[in-house]
Amino acid sequence: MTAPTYVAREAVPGVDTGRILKIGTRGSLLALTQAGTVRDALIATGHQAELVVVRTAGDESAAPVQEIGVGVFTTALRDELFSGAVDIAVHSYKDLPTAPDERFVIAAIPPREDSRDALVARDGLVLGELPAGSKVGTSAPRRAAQLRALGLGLDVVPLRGNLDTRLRKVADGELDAVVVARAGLSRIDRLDAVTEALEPVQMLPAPAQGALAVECRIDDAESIAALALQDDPQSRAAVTAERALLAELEAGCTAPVGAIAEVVESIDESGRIFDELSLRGCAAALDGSDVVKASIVGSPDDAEKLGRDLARELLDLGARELMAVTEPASGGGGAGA
Ligand SMILES: NCc1[nH]cc(CCC(=O)O)c1CC(=O)O
Repeated sequence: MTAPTYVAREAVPGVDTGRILKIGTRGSLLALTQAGTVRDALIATGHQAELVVVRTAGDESAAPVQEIGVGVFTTALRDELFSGAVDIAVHSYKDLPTAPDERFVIAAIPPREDSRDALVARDGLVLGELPAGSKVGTSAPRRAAQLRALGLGLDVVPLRGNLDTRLRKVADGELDAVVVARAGLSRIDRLDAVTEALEPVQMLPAPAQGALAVECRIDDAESIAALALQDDPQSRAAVTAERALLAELEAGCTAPVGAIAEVVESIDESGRIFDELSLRGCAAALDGSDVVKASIVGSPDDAEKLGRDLARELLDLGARELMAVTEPASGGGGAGA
C-alpha cells in the first residue's frame, strides 16, 4: 500500500499513519464493491486500508435465510473483527440482527443508496403488466407477502444466490421476474436490468435496505475517528428509525415488515426551514391476506422514539397477528387473486 501519509497528518491530526486498517468483507461482488467504497474513502482521507475477504455461512449455503438463521452473513465477519483479524467490518445494514452487539460500534453509516425494491422482469414489463400466474422470484418473506397482497395472482417463488444468479433466472426464462434491492444493482452497476423501481405504496423496503453499517471494535479509537468522516447523519437518522420499528415489533430481517424513512425539509408558519424525519412502516401476513400500514413524522433527533411509536401503532392495528400467519401451501394466489 502506498497511501499518501502526508495527507493523513493534515486531514486527521494525531493519526498513527503506520497502521494499515484491515477491512473485513464477504467475497461477493456486491460485498466487495461496498467495502471498496469504504476503503477508498479511508484512503482519500489519508489512512491506509485494505480489504480482507471472510467466508460466511451465508456464502456456503443455498438454503433460505429463514432456515439458516439471521446473522448468516454477519456473524463470521464479527468473529474476525472481535479476534482482531480485521479492524473494520462492512455489512449490508439490513442483514444485521436488531440486537446491539456491545463489543462493537457502528462508527459510520455512509450516505445511503435509494432503498426501494426493484422489479427485474422479462420483456421490460412493469409489475402491473405481469399476467396472473407469472412466476416471480424473491428471497424475502417481506417481499413475498407484499407481492401476494397486491392481488395480481402472481406465483411467488423462493430465490437465493448472488445478484448475478438471480438476474440470470429472468434472462434464461426460468422466471418471469425477480424482485431485489435496487441498491444492490446500483452498487454492481446493473441498474440497466431494472424494469420498475417499486414505489412505497406498492412495496415497502426492508428496514435499513440500501445502507451500510461500518463497524469496528468499541475500544479502537483510531478506527472510530477515521470512520466518523464517512458518517451521514441523515442516513443514520433514517436507518435508526426503521430499525427501531423492527426491534419494537420484535422482528428480524426475515420478518414480513417493511419500513422507509426519509429526512425531508419542512417549513413552519414563520418561514423557518427545518428537517423532519418521515417514517412509513407496514407488517404483512405471509399469505398476502392483509397488510397494516402507518406513518409518523417528527424530529430526526427522535428517530429511535419515532420508530418505536410507529411500531406500537402497527401492533394496535394487528401487526402481531398478521406476522404469525404462515406461508400458503401453494406458492401462488394472494388476496383478490
Ligand atoms: N439479504 C441479502 C442482501 N443484503 C443486502 C442486499 C442489497 C443491498 C442493500 O439492501 O443494501 C441484498 C440483496 C437483496 O436484498 O436483493
